[in-house]
Amino acid sequence: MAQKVHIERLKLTGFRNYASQSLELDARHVVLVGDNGAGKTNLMEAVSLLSPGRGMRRAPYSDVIKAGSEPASGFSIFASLEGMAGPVDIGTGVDGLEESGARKVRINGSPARSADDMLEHLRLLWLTPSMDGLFTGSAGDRRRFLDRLVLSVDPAHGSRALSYERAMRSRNRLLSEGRADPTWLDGLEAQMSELGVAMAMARSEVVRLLSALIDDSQAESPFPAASVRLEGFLEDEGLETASDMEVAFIDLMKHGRGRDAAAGRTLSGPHRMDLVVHHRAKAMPAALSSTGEQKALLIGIILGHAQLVRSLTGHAPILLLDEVAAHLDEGRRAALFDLIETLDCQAFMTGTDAAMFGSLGPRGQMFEVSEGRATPRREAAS
Ligand SMILES: Nc1ncnc2c1ncn2[C@@H]1O[C@H](COP(=O)(O)OP(=O)(O)OP(=O)(O)O)[C@@H](O)[C@H]1O
Repeated sequence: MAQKVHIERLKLTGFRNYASQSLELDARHVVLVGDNGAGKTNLMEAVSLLSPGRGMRRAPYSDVIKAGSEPASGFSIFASLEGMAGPVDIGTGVDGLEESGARKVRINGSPARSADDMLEHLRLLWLTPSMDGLFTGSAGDRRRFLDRLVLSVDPAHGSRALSYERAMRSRNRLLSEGRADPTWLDGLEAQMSELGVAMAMARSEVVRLLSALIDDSQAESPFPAASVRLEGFLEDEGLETASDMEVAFIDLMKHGRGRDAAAGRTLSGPHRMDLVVHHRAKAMPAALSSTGEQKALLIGIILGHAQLVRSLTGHAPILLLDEVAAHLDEGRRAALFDLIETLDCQAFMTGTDAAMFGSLGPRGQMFEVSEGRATPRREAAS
């Protein structure tokens, strides 16, 4: 049986309201308790930067560097963990504001080839209050959410999506400048179709596996089952294979050049896909569900996905659940704790009231957070 993936030591320097903070952790869940504005989410955000991208707040690095620090200083996050390939040290940060465009990543002391290398050691999934409007918000936010799910089972997805974006930006530029050499466009469109179809297929596969998993676990889960599907890219064409899809997408782009030139952007493609979620039992779009039901649906999706990551990689992801416990009644909260235990995930959870985590008992490691300091809480929550 593989060791549980978990962070054992975490050190933040110059990050948000943390001047310098070290935490010694064990394989239990990490509970961060404190008043509003204490620094609970900041600490979780630091953990989220142990994955590629801008972390769970998607903040520019200039925002996360501790305010009031010397202009030349940056921030750093260091974690020692029991990772997917054994013990590993991961460090990340920026040296100063002037360099805040590029985040450095070091693995076991050596510079990583790219931030994607962190995915060899841990997978992270998060649920934050800013995701509350996911079902009613923009398709772009849902795509980003979906892409993070895909990335956690398919590490190549990030660089594929980035290359697709780059090729699409070049195509848009060429078309709007009106100097589109057809041979150049042919080349860009061929590249876009190969990358775009691979991207769309990776998304479809994850949605398919997630749906199957939700089907299987529906009966035991205290969270309402969601039905998830994708729309917005070639879904009505009945195309079976990747090469059929590539041909169809090339055709779509070729015939859409005039329309896209007028619009100044590419109007069809996997960058327009949307994740459509329904509340199964109520046979109703998730966007029409109550706020509490939407939260519960999201929790169900994240837990289902955690199970998927575990079954595909052999290792459970680390979960970051910001302000989740407070939204659940006692029974669902206890069920959530039990589920993440069964999944063998290390979970970071926040709340303003220690009593909310009472049913976690000794399975939780609790820290009191106040003004950018986290201190272990000795007594068990009452
Ligand atoms: N770059 C920064 N430098 C210093 N302090 C910062 C920086 N960015 C944010 N903060 C401070 O961090 C605090 C917010 O911390 P955080 O979001 O972690 O709160 P929280 O404990 O999760 O609270 P809540 O329960 O309200 O969500 C605020 O006081 C904010 O001013």
